[in-house]
Amino acid sequence: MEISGLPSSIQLQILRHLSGTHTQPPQKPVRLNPASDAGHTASSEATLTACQALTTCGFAVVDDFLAPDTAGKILSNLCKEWRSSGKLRPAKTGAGVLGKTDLRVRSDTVAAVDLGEIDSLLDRQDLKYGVDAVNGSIDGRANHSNQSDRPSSRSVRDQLTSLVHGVNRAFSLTENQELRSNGLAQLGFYSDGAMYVKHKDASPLIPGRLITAIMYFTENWEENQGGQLRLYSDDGSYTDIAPRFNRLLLFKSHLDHEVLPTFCDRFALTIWMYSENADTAAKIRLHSQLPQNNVHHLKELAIAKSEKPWSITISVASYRDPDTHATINSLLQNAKYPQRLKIRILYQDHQDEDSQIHSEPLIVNGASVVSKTIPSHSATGPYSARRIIAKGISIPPGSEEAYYLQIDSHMRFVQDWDTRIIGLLKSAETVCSKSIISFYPPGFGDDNLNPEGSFLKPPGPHGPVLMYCKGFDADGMPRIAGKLVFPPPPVKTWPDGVSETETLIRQPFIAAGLLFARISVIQDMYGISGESKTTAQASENLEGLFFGEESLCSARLYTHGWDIWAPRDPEVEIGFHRWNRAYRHTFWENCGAQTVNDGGKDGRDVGKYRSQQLVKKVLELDGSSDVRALDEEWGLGSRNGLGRIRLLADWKELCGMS
Ligand SMILES: O=C(O)CCC(=O)C(=O)O
Ligand SMILES: [Fe+2]
Repeated sequence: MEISGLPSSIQLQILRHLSGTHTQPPQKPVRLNPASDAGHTASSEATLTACQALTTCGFAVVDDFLAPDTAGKILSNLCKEWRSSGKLRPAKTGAGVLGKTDLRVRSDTVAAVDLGEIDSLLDRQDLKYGVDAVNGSIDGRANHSNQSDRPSSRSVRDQLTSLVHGVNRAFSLTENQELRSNGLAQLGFYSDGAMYVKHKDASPLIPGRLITAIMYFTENWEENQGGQLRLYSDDGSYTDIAPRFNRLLLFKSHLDHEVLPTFCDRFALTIWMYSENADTAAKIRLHSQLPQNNVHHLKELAIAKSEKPWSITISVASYRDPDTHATINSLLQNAKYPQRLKIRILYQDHQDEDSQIHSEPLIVNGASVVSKTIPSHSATGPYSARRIIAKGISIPPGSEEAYYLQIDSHMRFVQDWDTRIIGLLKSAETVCSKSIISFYPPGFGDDNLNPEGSFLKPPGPHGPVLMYCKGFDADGMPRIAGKLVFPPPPVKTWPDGVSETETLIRQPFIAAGLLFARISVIQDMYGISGESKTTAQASENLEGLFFGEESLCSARLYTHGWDIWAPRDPEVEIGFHRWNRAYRHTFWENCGAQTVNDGGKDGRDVGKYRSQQLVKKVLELDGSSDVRALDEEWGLGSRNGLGRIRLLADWKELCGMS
């Protein structure tokens, strides 16, 4: 029987099966942004680095690959022009005469473009989408009329030719092994849900196809528009590559990949590099030229230059806690991008007794780590410690990619917790732009720590844990408890109109020991910016406060318009918390009895009493006559750190406190 007589999905499976085994699993993505000056074409140095990365990692991404003018002209004079003039045809699966259209396999439209023709198309100025319009829309800036200020663009064919040379050099291919382009590119267009199922570009029908190079021309791509190229490694894990404008993606053509359903106008120009020489194929699949430590270096170098580097500032308040460094090492070792972490530690240690407790060295992994130590006897509780750290954080201008993570000093984290928690936040932000991911993390105990200190995570299910107010303690402080709800409850809409999603469940409270949001959250939570004077005044360090912290912060955040979310799916894990306190000291040892509510005997208890009074006042829990005196004494404004976007009464209703 002929393979072409079979349904194409079966053909694909057979081709996939026949096209061989992988000997080298691809590693993490390597992204390069070579063009420090946005006006330039990717530097040849950066492209060579990408080729190196391709050899060891299986793929690499170069942003701003072409000069902006060139990329803009490809979009207008080629992509849009060919699309509107009907030159793109439904793509076929299978090569040559075996090719047929099957929309269940791929629903893009394509055309072959001669590489030589591309350059001549770019010179034409008379097309409907003129270069002026493109300069305005693509890079969001006004058109520069003085084109001579700009670096001259290289011919696209030249640039692709040197890319092929770069790949040949990176794989150390001898003259008769060299890869070549066939002089053609494939222009592909995806929109209206178009996709391409998992496949390999190299198949028994096209065995000489060894490297795929794709340039993307999607204008203003956003994540919710889909169309990512999902590239698989041997173990079935994958990386999604965004089809961003003027991005080049290189990958080994024997790797499985698919195009996810696309809901935007996604154009891509692909060239393949071929060699019929069997040694070339073997070299490309097997190649790992750099020793492991250099690969690591290459990755760091590449990632550090990536297009939009986000950062996470992490607040760790530690009170005489010997688990602090194990916690931070767990963060550093499990982050996908440790070099994007800015760790800020406040140690509150006993000068004599604690000299050895942080002897475990930090495995910094390229992160920035800054610490400060205060004597433990002057520690006044986690709220004040976290506020001291927050006051030292400068919020960078244009900081939409800067995040804040607040954790306790006795936790462990899962692999890639950083990209996972960003993913959760971004999904919450589709509901509310001021979103916070915060929840009680599952607990671990001594049983989960091996003798040499390594961590074995406890079995699930772990969540979701819903937080609620279970009543008030003898000091009149609200007490918050967590309740595991498994299986997760159905999606609901809350009385204030906020609707949950399939993936996220809403919480009325923050969990102070695991909180993640855009960095601007600290302004509203701790009142540390000049934005609102009353907030700043109200936000004293609230010494002695323990119970009450989460209610106070939650009420402030709610009234400033923030919503708090936890993952609904119990399989979604970020970290684990050591609830048992027996192994460490706590700041309470400084504070006297926990239930002092009569003004206290020494200064610190007085501080705690005042803090509790303040919380009661802010939350309107107590009509006692102290309140007015307190108002004057503290010089509080009328809002006590609350925002004006939503009502305190509505928050109290949500959390059953009214
Ligand atoms: O456009 C892309 O990102 C990839 C398309 C693809 O996989 C192909 O045409 O073989
Ligand atoms: Fe492909």
